[in-house]
Order: sequence, then structure tokens, then C-alpha cells
Amino acid sequence: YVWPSPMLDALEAARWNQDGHNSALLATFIKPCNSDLVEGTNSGRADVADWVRTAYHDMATHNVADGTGGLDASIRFLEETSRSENPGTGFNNTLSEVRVVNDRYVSIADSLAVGTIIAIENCGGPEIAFRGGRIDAREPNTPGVPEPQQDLDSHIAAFARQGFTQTEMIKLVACGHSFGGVEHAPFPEIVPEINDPNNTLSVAHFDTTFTHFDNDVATEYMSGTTQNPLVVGSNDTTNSDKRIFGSDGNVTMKSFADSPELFASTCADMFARMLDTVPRGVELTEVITPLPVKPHNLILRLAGDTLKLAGEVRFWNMTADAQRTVFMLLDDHTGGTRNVTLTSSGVSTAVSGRYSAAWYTFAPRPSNALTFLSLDAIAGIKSLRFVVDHGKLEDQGGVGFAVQDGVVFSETSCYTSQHPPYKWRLDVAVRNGLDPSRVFLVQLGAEDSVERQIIVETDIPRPTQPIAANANYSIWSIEMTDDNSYFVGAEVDGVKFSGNDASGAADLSPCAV
Ligand code: HEM
Repeated sequence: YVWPSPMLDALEAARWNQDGHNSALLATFIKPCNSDLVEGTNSGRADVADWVRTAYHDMATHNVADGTGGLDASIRFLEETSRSENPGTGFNNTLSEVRVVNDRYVSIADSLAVGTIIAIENCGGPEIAFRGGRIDAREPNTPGVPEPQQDLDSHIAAFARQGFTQTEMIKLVACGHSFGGVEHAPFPEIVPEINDPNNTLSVAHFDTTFTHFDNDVATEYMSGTTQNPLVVGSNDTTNSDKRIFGSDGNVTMKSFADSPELFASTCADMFARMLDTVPRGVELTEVITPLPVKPHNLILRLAGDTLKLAGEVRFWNMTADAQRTVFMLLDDHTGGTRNVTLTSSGVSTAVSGRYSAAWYTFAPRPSNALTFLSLDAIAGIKSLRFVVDHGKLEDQGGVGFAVQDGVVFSETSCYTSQHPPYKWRLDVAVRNGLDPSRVFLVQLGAEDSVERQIIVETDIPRPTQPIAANANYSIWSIEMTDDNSYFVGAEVDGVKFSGNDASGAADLSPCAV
């Protein structure tokens, strides 16, 4: 895709900025892979396993016939987590963690999907294709998660309802049960208390490497050494993995035991299918691959006769190198181009360090604070291009990286009271000649009644008399009386955009009296 595209940019960031500079912190929960931030590292549980199981239980309500259910974060509803098919604390723990990437563009369901992928990839697993665009359910789905005491026919029927054949059932269960195990508290009939200080919740694991993705679940099963509590449990009624794994005469499990590569590639496909099982009518995006060059968190504001620009750019598949030179070319509205040398600001990694990305800040010198580049407000700015080591021009195939300077936050915004009753004024600078059909504010972090982040827009009334900010911009103002933060947005020729510059009473200077 072509940058900027707010939703794809946000999904791409959640997916690929996994660890290090500007990462969304998802990876910190599963680093190292035996961490369980809620239950504790010696609990016998692990966040990676909880996330994978949560994704499956959320999806497992899907019905291919009527299109209901699927990966839609309906597992967040108490009505679902209190069902006997969903025992344990793992679902709530998972949601509280993966929601760090949930925002106005990344649904809770997308957070669960991307969290599951990042967990698997960083704990020994294969790379998994991620698509975004899941829509969070408004209400619980119909029950239908398989349970261990059910017979093989019920499981074949349940997976068929979810859209999977019997062979795919064997594959998906083996892939999932590469992680984690069965915990005593929710399943006392399957697992006794173990009384082990390194396994305080008494979890009987599916294989000996329960925090790491590998084919041990299959090799141990085929060699007869498995301790999988759903295979060798003392009560055969709950030995569902035994029935499922053996249901094709062990053909699938043998192929997995024989080839770790086949197991990994099969699981990459099966996990992607699981995560992409969504209610009918939901349209997922293309597979989100990393943009080779990606501007990040651009902030543009007007201060008198200058436009102030801050931001960073990320170069994919690049490691840190102090000798490297990176230039940014800023093309303005008058045909002029300014050349700025950028400063390295950090490195991020993805997929357990398989990929690195180098980040550069637009700030003229290293600084902890937001340091802005000052641009002439009359010439403005149209787009950015980049050149690394005097080499190839990075301009997205000629279109450049478009920057909108038509509607920006104005630093004349100010407060009269930063405490209840709040009183402040948000000023937006609109470039003369742009003629937006609307200028509005977008409330940061707004949620609807079922916790879905939503975009709440407040229109700023068009001024009856233009108030000039300088020769090229006029001010649109709105009086505010709350303590929320807002982005500035506008609609021009039917196209909506909104900035990254959030402001509230707390961010402003006092109004002149
Ligand atoms: C017939 C189908 C299945 C049955 C009967 C089943 C049963 C179970 C049971 C009883 C547990 C223990 C949960 C606990 O102790 O709280 C469990 C854990 C788990 N299941 Fe399944 N499962 C099935 C399919 C799947 C699938 C398809 C996946 C994912 C692809 C999956 C992933 C997991 C994971 C990762 C855990 C470990 C959770 C943890 O340790 O916190 N399961 N499963």
C-alpha cells in the first residue's frame, strides 16, 4: 500500500514494530517466553499459551453455515468466559495484555490476532501471515468451543462447523497444543495438584517444551513418551487429544514427528486460517507486509509564521550503522526542496531478531524532547523523500510521502482553566484556498458501550469572519470544557484525514488575559 493510510499504517506498526524502538510493547509480555505477567513465572502457565488458546476459543464459535461467530473478541464478554466451555483465567489475562495495541484503527480482535502471531513468532514458531480489519462483536456468540470429555464425532462435527476438515482438526490441535497444558484448578478431574514450587498452579504440559513452538508434541506422542494429560490422562473420557491425534491412524502426527519443517509450515497456515475465521461480512485487509520505508508519527503544527514538523522514519531490514548518512528531502508548495540530514534514533526488531529496522528522527540533533524542524509557513510542505548513503531515492515509486499541511493544530490554542470546570480553546490553522467541507476534532481513546474504541468527531464551526494566523493560514476555534485530548481532522473533497497531534487542556499554555 501507499503511505499514508491511517488504518494500514497502524496495523503495520502493531504487526512489525515488535520489539525495541517505537514498539507497541506486545513482545515485552512474552520475553522470555516462560513469562506470565499475571500468574507469575513459576506458575507453570505462560502468556504465549494463554494468547493462543484465547484466539482459538474466540474463533471456535464460528458457524460456516450461518456466518456467525469467529475471531471477533466476543470472548471479552462475561457471558462467554463464564460458560463451562471457557474455564480458567487465561482469557481475561490475555485481553488485558493484547489490548496495548488496541486503538481507533486496531480492533480488540485484531489485537488478539496480532498478539497471537507475535507470541508464536517470538517463541520459536514460524512467521504467520497477518491480515487486519476484524470487527469487535457487540454481543456474545453462540456457544460451541470443544471440550475434552466430548467424543470424537462431536469434535469432528465442531471443527466442521468452524470450517475445518478432520485432518485440519488434527493439525490445528497439534499446533495449538505445542504450547501450554492443562491446569489443575479448572480441570481437577484431569490434573491433580502437583506441589511443585516451579509449577505453582499445577499445570500438566502437553509436551516438555511448553513455552516453545516445536514438534515435540508430535515426537513425544509418536515415541510413546508423552505426558500430554489429554493423551495419557487416567480417565480415558477426557483423553481428547488421544482420540483426535489417532483418528487418521496417526498419519498426520507421524508426518509432524518426522519433519519439524513440515510441522512449522503447516502450523503457519493453520494458525493464519484460525485467525482469519471471522463473521460473515467482515472484510480483512491484504496480508500486512512491512513497508520498506515508513514515516512515523508525523506532527505538524503552526506557530506564527513557521510550521513545526516532528517525526521519524523507519527503514526496514536495516541495522544500526554510525557511518550511514540519511537525507530527507522536503518538497514545498512553491517547487522548492530542502535537504535535512537525519539523526539515528533507535533500532527495532521483529520475529525474534530475524528482522531489524533502523529509525531516524527529523530532529536536527539528538534530543529526548520533541524537537521540531522549523519550516516556512508560506511555502508549506507537500511531501517527503529520503536518500540513504547517497544511494537510491526512496519516494514510493515517484509519489513521495505526502504530508498534509492544510489543517493543523495552532499553538495559539490555550487554557483558562486546567481543572474542573475546564475551560480551554482549541485553535486549528486552515491553509487559505483549501476550503475543507468540515474541520473537526477526534476524541482520543473514546469507547462505545461494549469497550470498542470509536472515532467521536466534534465539528468546529466555520468562522464567520476569517481570523488570519499569518499570510497563508486562518484560524478556526472551538471552546472546550472537558479534560479529553483531541486530534485535529478535516474533510476535503470527500477525503477525511486526522493528525497525530493530540492536545487537551493539560498540554496548553495559559490564554493571554
Ligand atoms: C477438541 C479440541 C480441543 C480441546 C478439547 C482442547 C482442550 C484443552 C484443555 C482442556 C486445555 C486446558 C486449559 C486449562 O488448563 O485452562 C487446553 C489448553 C490449551 N489449548 Fe486446547 N483444546 C482443543 C483445541 C485447541 C486448539 C485448536 C488450539 C489452538 C490452535 C488449542 C490451544 C490450546 C493452548 C495453547 C492451551 C494451553 C493454555 C495454557 O496453558 O494456558 N486447543 N486445551
